Order: sequence, then structure tokens, then C-alpha cells
Amino acid sequence: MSRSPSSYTPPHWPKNIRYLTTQKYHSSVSKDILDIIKGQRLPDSHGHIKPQSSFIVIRKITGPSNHPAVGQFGLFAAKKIPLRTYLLDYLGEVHCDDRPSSDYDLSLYRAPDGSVSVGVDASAMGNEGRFINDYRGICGKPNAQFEERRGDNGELRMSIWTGGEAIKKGEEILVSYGKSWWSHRRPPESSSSSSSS
Ligand SMILES: C[S@@+](CC[C@H](N)C(=O)[O-])C[C@H]1O[C@@H](n2cnc3c(N)ncnc32)[C@H](O)[C@@H]1O
Repeated sequence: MSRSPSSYTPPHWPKNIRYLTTQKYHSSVSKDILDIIKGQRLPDSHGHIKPQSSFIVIRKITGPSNHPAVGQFGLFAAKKIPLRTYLLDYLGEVHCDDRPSSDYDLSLYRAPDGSVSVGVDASAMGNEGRFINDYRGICGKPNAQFEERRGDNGELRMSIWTGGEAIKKGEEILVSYGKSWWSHRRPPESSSSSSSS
């Protein structure tokens, strides 16, 4: 970990990936779409919630040997996490171009007429969220989920929340990437994934 706040990167952060603390916008995002994503600052409200990123750590997956992402990294509970906790936002480069080869690209927004699709791609830049793995082949169901939310500044982001059960210290935090993410990829081999989501 480095000392100055501007150059902070979390432990295990890869040197070739830019660490972000805010979303970045690619030139493929038009002014109209930028206005929709950035939204408007919300009036001060009592519903102000902050992400609890002290609950999570990036860790290299060394086992069990049948873990489908062994040798890669994952996101783990640094301490016991209560149910329905807002952990962090999935930060990356917000874009409107196609990124079929990125394994770190999430869908953020689709125009109602289907003409524009906006993604957040954390392949070259992102935060701890880029290390969250899918539950398939690891356990029976996810213990966390992606949720779209607008922050206090009105900006639309993909946030990561724990589900309806507390997560024990040391447990891996796992979401569902969704069927469409896996539809054009090879599913994990030791899969326990008969789930529909
Ligand atoms: C968003 S990244 C997750 C972080 C990744 N493990 C890493 O170290 O950078 C998505 C990639 O993680 C791996 N992955 C995540 N969940 C998986 C799963 N359930 N089974 C197999 N591979 C998985 C795949 O290689 C996938 O392309």
C-alpha cells in the first residue's frame, strides 16, 4: 500500500491496472447519455448511505484445488459482514462501444428503445469490485448481488451489496454475473449451477 491518498492502491492491486476512486467516461459516451448517467445532485436526504469497503479484501485464490478461479484473485470478507450491507461500487470505464473480449464488463444502462447500451468495463481500470467472482462452481448460491443505484451526486453506478445472510470472516464474496454473461463463455467445470439467474 502506498502512502499518499492519491496514489493509494489496495494490497494485491495489479501494477498494470489503473486504480479508480470514481467512474471514468470513455469518448464513446455521448453528451445525452452522459447526462442520463451523471444525473443530478440529489437534495440532502436522511437516506445517505456510504459503501463499507473496510469489510472487503482482495485475496489470491490458492484453494481448494477445484475452485474454478484458483490462481486468480477474488474478493473476501475481512471481517463478519452483516446482511444487506452496501460494500462498494463496481468502478470502471463507462462506455457505449462493444467490448466483447472484456471479462470485466458489466451492463449499466440500456436506452428504453434499445438504441444504446452502456457498460462499465474494469479490464484496464477499476477498483476492488473488479475482483468479485461468480458463484457458479464455488457454492450453491451467491451471497452478494449487483444493484444499480444513484449516489448522492446523482451518478448511476453498479453497487455491490451482501444478500439476506451475514457473511463470515474469510468467506469469498460471490455474485451472479447472470446467464447472459456465461452464455458465450465456458461454464465452470465443477459447477453446482443449476440456478436460473
Ligand atoms: C470480473 S473477473 C473476476 C476476478 C478474476 N478472478 C481476477 O482475478 O481478475 C471475471 C473472471 O474471473 C473468473 N471467474 C469468476 N468467477 C468464476 C467462476 N465461477 N468460475 C470460473 N471462473 C470464474 C473468470 O476468469 C472470469 O473471466
